[in-house]
Amino acid sequence: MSYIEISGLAFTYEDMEMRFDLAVEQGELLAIIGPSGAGKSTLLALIGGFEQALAGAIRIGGDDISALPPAARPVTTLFQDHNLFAHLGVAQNVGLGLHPGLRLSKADRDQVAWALGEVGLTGFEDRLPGQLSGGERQRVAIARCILRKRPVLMLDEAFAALGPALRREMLELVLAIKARENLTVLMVTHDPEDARFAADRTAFIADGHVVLSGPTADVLSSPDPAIRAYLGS
Ligand SMILES: Nc1ncnc2c1ncn2[C@@H]1O[C@H](COP(=O)(O)OP(=O)(O)OP(=O)(O)O)[C@@H](O)[C@H]1O
Repeated sequence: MSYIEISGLAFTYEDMEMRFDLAVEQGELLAIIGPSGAGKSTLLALIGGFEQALAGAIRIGGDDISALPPAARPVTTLFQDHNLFAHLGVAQNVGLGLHPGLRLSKADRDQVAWALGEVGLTGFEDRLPGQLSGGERQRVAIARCILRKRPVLMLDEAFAALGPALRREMLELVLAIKARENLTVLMVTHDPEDARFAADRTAFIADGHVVLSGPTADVLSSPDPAIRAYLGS
């Protein structure tokens, strides 16, 4: 049995019917690629509990989490829009991942310090988001995600707005944190290069279905016409 098992997970938007089947092993980074509108973000939203599936099951570590509210699921999601509060310092922005009310205990503050250390921002506690670079702001957002100590990290086009060098740096950071914390990572990306660089395996999604998933090099070199059309080669 795989660590994450998604079976017959169904969802409909107007006339678009989706049905996902996917298996992910513990500790791997799976890239999710596919054309615009294929259902990549919807799949992550279903796993995160932000959308409710019409049928099917999501098992993580053997437990069916399909009926759990988002906060009770063993997953955390990093979006492209990091939603930092401009008037709050870095440590406070990260602390929001623990308590919306910002009443942090000593243990909570230690946890924030740990998360900032993980993303290389120790010493930045009191800076405002406006005093940070784009990459540093995304590091703050990563810290806020990992603070929740969930075993599954999902990235939804998280680094799409960053240039190539910075994107590579962020992927390296994610890989380092994944290794240290033994995370399982699902990464939706528009760029097959991200998959090539960081992903053990890749799933190609089209028309609301997983067309193929397997080792990244195999998927990217597959003769499947939909994959060839998507890659333009
Ligand atoms: N809130 C919504 N209401 C109605 N339809 C939606 C909504 N969100 C997504 N859809 C539709 O569901 C389908 C899948 O969208 P989704 O955003 O999951 O695709 P995607 O593969 O992530 O696309 P992209 O790469 O462009 O982000 C699309 O046809 C889209 O138009």
